[in-house]
Amino acid sequence: MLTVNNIQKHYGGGTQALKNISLTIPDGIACGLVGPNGAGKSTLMKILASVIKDYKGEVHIGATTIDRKKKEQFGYIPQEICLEQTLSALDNLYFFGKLYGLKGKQLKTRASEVLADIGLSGRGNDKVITFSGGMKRRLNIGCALMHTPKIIIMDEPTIGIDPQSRRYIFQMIEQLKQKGCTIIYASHYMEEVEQLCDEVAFIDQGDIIENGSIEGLLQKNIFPSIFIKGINSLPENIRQFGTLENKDGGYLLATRTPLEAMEAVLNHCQRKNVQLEQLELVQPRLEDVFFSLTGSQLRD
Ligand SMILES: Nc1ncnc2c1ncn2[C@@H]1O[C@H](COP(=O)(O)OP(=O)(O)OP(=O)(O)O)[C@@H](O)[C@H]1O
Repeated sequence: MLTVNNIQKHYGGGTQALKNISLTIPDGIACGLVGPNGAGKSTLMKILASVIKDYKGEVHIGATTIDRKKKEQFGYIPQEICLEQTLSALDNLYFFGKLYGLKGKQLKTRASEVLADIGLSGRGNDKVITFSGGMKRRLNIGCALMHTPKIIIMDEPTIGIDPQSRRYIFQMIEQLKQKGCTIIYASHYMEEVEQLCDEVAFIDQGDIIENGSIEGLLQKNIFPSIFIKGINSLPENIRQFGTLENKDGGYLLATRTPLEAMEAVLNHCQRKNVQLEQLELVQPRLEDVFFSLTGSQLRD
């Protein structure tokens, strides 16, 4: 269990990047960190990874407070690509492996394993400068996995990459979870967090505004909706099912009882002989939860 207790971080010039963050992340899950630019996600990740050592509060792994001088407690994948471009993929992996104390046969074996995991087995001896953006991102991740960390922190690992690399990264995350690793995953892509993560923490202006299981947050914060198109005006008996808004030339009805509402729409159409263009159930998304909490879209 990773526990973050009352973390505060001030940068110079009066910027308070983190106000008072507390968070508990169970072992073996993927937790998404979601928030707009400047919310404080990278700062929190750097604190966890001991890249930033000057902060108030504490981070615990189980009952042990993390040692701010030791980076090897976590695998940290920074937002920026951090590779030596003129060296080969293997040499980059060796470099990071040595930083974490690996050597000899153990170093070589681990580098081959990691190279296979990131889908670059055939490219080990090629210089990084010849790699695509996605391949560099995968190698960037591989470097942070050389010491087989149990907690892996990924700061927006899929920015600007091709679909193949994205698929590899997703597969790797699934495999790491199966091996019992805990993943902390910052992203601007809500759909990635929905797909990959078990839990999510929304960060806004240096505070966690909500966190918990994705399913739980969806249920707690928003109702499903039905989308109705092809009726000019909705009768009162349908309006009373929930909250109505105009959308894409039709109506979006947020309701706790979507199936009953759909039945009422169909009955109305049958009675009035109206030909519906569209009637469908719209499942709530994480994006909607964020909007209901902050009143703004993540990528406004
Ligand atoms: N080295 C620094 N010196 C001063 N201020 C900083 C520094 N790094 C970050 N900040 C400020 O701290 C706040 C939080 O930044 P941070 O990078 O943690 O946000 P973020 O949520 O990761 O944003 P993004 O999604 O754009 O990466 C911002 O106001 C930012 O300008």
